[in-house]
Amino acid sequence: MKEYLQLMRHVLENGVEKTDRTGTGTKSVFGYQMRFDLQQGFPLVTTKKCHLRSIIHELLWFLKGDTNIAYLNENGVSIWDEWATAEGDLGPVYGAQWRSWAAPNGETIDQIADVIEAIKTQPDSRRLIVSGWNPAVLPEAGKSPKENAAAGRQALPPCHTLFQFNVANGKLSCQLYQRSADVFLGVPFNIASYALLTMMVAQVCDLAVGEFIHTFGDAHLYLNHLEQAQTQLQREPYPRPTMKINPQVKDIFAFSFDDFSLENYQSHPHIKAPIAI
Ligand SMILES: Nc1nc(=O)c2c([nH]1)NC[C@@H]1CN(c3ccc(C(=O)N[C@@H](CCC(=O)O)C(=O)O)cc3)CN21
Ligand SMILES: O=c1ccn([C@H]2C[C@H](O)[C@@H](COP(=O)(O)O)O2)c(=O)[nH]1
Repeated sequence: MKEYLQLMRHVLENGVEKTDRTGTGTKSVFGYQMRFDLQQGFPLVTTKKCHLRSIIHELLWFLKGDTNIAYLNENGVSIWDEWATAEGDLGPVYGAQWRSWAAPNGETIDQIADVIEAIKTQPDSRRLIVSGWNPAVLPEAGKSPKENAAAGRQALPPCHTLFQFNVANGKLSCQLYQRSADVFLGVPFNIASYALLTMMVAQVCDLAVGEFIHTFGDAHLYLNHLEQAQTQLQREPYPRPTMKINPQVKDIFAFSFDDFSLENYQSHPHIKAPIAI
């Protein structure tokens, strides 16, 4: 995972200091891209131990169309707690936009089901896109994430904003546009999550895996993560682990946690960092 360390080094060396919504302050660059060949192993960061359990449950939760943290909490995942209302609601975040985008005629659009059908029937299409960015439900400025969620708006606007699939030579690739990226805490989750999603979609479409391409808008290191980033840069990455997915599953909505197993994950110890809210 030298690609990830290169991003970190790039932000440390070229980042500009900016104030931000959370009041923490960041070093930030605008525009960056990484590519991961998914045939060369699973791109999970090895220079700190990453909690894959949280990543898998979060992805299954998105795919269920769920936007309440109850499912995550039942499975011991607390990464979304700080933004949810007392009832656990986050407003119409990823799950809602992916599975039930509100159409003007009152119907809802299942972008995931539609994109899979399109990959199967029109693999040459250049329109294989899923968007989480829905201006009608963006949070209102000046309100906290919890206040927005309580008012039926998104607690946070989607960070992983839009993704596009592409089929070439029987291989499925995916490119993500991430408008805002917390390089130390969020990005290791985002890389693994989209790599896994690409593998799952490839399996249900009977395609081999190609690349995951990760394109960034504002990629930043929070000022209270700089020491942790330096620690990680002194570590030597290990070879990528392997992700095994139960090959029987042919329906994107039928995966469960036990269908995934990560093999040969060798990593350096976990590094703690405070999350900016
Ligand atoms: N500032 C910020 N960064 C993010 O990455 C982020 C947000 N906010 N808000 C919405 C979601 C929530 N995400 C999160 C939230 C917490 C962790 C976190 O605390 N990770 C720890 C513990 C992992 C665990 O409990 O499984 C880590 O060391 O990776 C990671 C991603 C990603 N997103
Ligand atoms: O999947 C995610 C979700 C969130 N983030 C980070 C990026 C930013 O640091 C914050 C969101 O704050 P905004 O002010 O809305 O940009 O969360 C991430 O890296 N990955």
